[in-house]
Amino acid sequence: MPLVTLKNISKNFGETHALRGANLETRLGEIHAIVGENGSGKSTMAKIISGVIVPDAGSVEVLGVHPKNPNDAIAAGVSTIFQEIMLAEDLTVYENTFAGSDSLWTKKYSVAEKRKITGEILGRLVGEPVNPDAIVRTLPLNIKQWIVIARAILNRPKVLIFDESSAALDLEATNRLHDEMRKLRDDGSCVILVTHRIAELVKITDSATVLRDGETVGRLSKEEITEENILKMMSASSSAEASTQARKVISTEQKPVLFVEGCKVTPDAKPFDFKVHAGEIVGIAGLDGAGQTEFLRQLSCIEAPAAGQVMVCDSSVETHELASLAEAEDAGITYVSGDRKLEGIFPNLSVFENFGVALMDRLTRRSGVIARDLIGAKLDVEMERLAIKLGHKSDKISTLSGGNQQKVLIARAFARSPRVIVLNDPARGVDVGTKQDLYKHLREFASNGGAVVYLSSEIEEFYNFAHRADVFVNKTIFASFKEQDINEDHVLSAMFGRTGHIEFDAQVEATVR
Ligand SMILES: Nc1ncnc2c1ncn2[C@@H]1O[C@H](COP(=O)(O)OP(=O)(O)OP(=O)(O)O)[C@@H](O)[C@H]1O
Repeated sequence: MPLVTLKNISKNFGETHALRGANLETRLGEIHAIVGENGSGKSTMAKIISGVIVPDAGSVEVLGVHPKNPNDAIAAGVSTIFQEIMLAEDLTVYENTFAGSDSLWTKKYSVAEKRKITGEILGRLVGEPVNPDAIVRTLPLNIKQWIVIARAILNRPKVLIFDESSAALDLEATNRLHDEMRKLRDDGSCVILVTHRIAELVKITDSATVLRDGETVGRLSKEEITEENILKMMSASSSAEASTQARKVISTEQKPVLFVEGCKVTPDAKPFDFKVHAGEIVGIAGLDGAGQTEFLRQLSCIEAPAAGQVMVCDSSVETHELASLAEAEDAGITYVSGDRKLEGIFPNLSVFENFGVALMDRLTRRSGVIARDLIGAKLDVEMERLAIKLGHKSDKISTLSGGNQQKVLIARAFARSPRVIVLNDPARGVDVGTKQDLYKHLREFASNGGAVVYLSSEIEEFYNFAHRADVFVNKTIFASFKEQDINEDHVLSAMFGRTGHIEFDAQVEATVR
């Protein structure tokens, strides 16, 4: 019996046709994916199943009901984990985990029970103890993501929807999440997964619905879920071709454009050296908390390292220290944040304003008047280059799909004509076709003399792309791999601090520190 049936669904937001006669059908005991390019209507579909959005046309049946609001869907057994992490930051972990579980008149559990259950469930999900009394604001992004997941699975839902919810989790954590999904499926629930992670799709989903521009273009069975099939169906124009494009050979003989010697991410960490040359793409990997995120911020001078000085080379001879963020920006170092919501966008401002904010210092006329025409022209160029999908530039950025918001941030970084671009997991929530485009633009940027430092939580992103991958363990660079040695075996083993089966060949300069 189908659990969720969407027939001929349409939904418009003003002039935007988010869904146009789309269909979906899922059954008990399956993990079903909804895939499609950024802006193809996946989140809108997830919100319709959850009763958050009522479609303009078509019929929705979820577990025998026709949800008109979130309460209808929840009562029927639907639980949803949305793309944005929604938590009461000033409340405790257990209060957030149980938010929405108590009705106005009845309380199912005492406070002591809630704390105990929260400790148990989060301990299992996170893989280490989490204090149920901690205030959420003080916790890192990945723990916050787990709290949202814990809240959603607490009552063992019949339909559990993940809308890009593994995006903030690292590889090991994603595996734990997959175990949890399989357990729910085997217990008879249906898991609906919205994801751009192809490896994840191929690995754990039983079937998939593919959307293109708001229409369902096909339903794939497990055997049919391959990267090639998905890319082909998602977009008539997408191709996996870009990933096989050759990397340019770079010279590491020259002085690096950005470097730091004796860098300590935290006072008690082991020091390491880091450098990136013009034309070079350096991948940064590590499990959550291994120090890679802090390092990226330190390299971009957003924060100071505990030891070591970030240096920039202006020309082939001149090097100087970067003492502040302003100096780093003047030297052409640009940082793209991975935490879009917290430090990337101004949700109440338009796309134009969010893009223009980074250019105002350069594109303001002497009279103090902002050169809107010049900013607009730059935005046009970047919108076309990155295929940013939006209604009007004056629309609030928060009305854009998640992936398109991310593209605006990347566009903003490119528009500053940087020399070094430091990206913190930029492809999170970005569709496969756009990822390929992003790699292409970054390769072009590097071939024109730019340097790229690229942190990713997906190892696959480095293949055929990075010249070098540095792996963080315990707040230091534990291993570095040259391009031909960047593969899952090597990087994964290093991420777990293992080197046992890796044969390090001095000739290819893979180094373990
Ligand atoms: N509240 C809203 N107001 C205006 N437009 C909206 C709103 N919600 C969604 N849209 C638009 O509807 C379209 C589909 O958006 P949706 O978020 O469903 O896409 P998606 O496939 O989930 O994308 P992504 O992969 O980037 O998350 C997009 O063009 C988006 O800008």
